[in-house]
Amino acid sequence: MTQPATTPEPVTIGIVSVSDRASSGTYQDKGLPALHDWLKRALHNPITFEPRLIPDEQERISATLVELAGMGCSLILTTGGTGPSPRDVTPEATLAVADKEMPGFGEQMRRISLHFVPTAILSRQVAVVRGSSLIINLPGQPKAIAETLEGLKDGAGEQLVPGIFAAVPYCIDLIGGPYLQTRDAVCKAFRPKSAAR
Ligand SMILES: Nc1ncnc2c1ncn2[C@@H]1O[C@H](COP(=O)(O)OP(=O)(O)OP(=O)(O)O)[C@@H](O)[C@H]1O
Ligand SMILES: Nc1nc2c(c(=O)[nH]1)N[C@H]1C(S)=C(S)[C@@H](COP(=O)(O)O)O[C@H]1N2
Repeated sequence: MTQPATTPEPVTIGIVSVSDRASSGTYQDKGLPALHDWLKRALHNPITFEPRLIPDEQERISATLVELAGMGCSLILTTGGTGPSPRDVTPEATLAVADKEMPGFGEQMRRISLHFVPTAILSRQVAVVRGSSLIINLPGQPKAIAETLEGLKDGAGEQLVPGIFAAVPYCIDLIGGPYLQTRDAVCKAFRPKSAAR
């Protein structure tokens, strides 16, 4: 297990599960536990989680993202509602509250996901910056959370396709958030040498 280079700073992270059926109790939500568990595994930083379980309603999703960004979440991860069906509106709700689009995250997630399912191209997931928050959409399948964040490894743990989380700590540095430190066995963060502490 890698040790953190410096004492890890605390971070507040919003986790948002967007699902009509999970939010109405038709099935048990697996999105929030999957996000929570992956982030606890990946980061040395002490995390305050702000969890939200909401239906696929555009206004509600945008309002939740605005609330979480306003209360100081450096990172907000959503899961669900990225597909083509009429109720899938998470990307629209996310773009509606964006200061800047970060298209590389969506591109890389679809690239990674194609190694797992041919329907990866059906996910319209986006990432944006709002103020000093990075907001990233993940697909709704609970297993897609680790797949996209962590990427693809071979049987020996060697990274074949980098997960998107490798770029998240430096992005958060650049927008003025805390210095995130990852556990290399889960996700090796990349920063330019000049930015590493
Ligand atoms: N929060 C969740 N908890 C558990 N399983 C989920 C969750 N979200 C999605 N899934 C699973 O992944 C599948 C695809 O997710 P998708 O977001 O397309 O759901 P959906 O068909 O739009 O329905 P809903 O919004 O009611 O979850 C679902 O059919 C379900 O099996
Ligand atoms: N890594 C990964 N990406 C994935 C999937 C998956 O199982 N794993 N499912 C795909 C499918 S079937 C769909 S329809 C889209 C959109 O899913 P969402 O509407 O649940 O967000 O994500 C795609 N991306």
